[in-house]
Amino acid sequence: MPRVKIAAGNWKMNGLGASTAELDAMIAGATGSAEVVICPPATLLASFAARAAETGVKIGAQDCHPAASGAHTGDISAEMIGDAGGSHVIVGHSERRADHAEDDATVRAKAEAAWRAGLVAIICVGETESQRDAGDTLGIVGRQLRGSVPAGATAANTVIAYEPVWAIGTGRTPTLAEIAEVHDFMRADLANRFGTEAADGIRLLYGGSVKPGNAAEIFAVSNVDGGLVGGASLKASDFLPIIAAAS
Ligand SMILES: O=C[C@H](O)COP(=O)(O)O
Repeated sequence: MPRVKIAAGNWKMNGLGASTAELDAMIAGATGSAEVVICPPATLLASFAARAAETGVKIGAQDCHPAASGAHTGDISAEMIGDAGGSHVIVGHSERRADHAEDDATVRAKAEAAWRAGLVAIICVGETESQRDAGDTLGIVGRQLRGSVPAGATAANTVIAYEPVWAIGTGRTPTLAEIAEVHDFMRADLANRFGTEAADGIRLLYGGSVKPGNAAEIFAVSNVDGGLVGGASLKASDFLPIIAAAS
């Protein structure tokens, strides 16, 4: 079955109440076949989810704690995300891995928490520039995939995002051939672990300096099922063409 492409926006630590106008414009303009997921900061999760309810646009969070509740100041649980109206949660973003020392075991626990709460986990992997320069890209991505993606991953509960760390927010992207190499490798690695049928359904997103000008060519690459977009997902004028490219 063909995989429906996803245009996912990760707003990171951006967005205030006034940003609702951008969400409204995205909802109004997202008329294509792509699945659209917008992940605002936690402060906007409930209001965005209420606004996007009954539309085709889904709302996600950017992180969750592995536990359902408890003494974890500043954290939010997957259950809270679901309660706020979110359907997705990003886990293992490289900024979380770097800023909060999250390792693969932590990311795996967070993905399991997402499933426990009925959310789709968007699990991120990707190499640093020095790892790529050392020729270790596939080794790193393979290790992160095996360590971060729990047993039981399916097309319904998991999306995987390949985000080369050196491409995030830099305006630099891998060549299309380099993206294809990693995405083909990820598909094969998932097939080894979960079987071809399950692996074939799991959407594999590319993330890192996706813009209106390069989205179509990136989304046409083998085994690229859409994008996880940072900076260019903040404004409807940038994100709508990317959504269109995924449609
Ligand atoms: O989660 C999104 C990525 O980190 C990509 O960010 P960017 O599109 O600003 O490069």
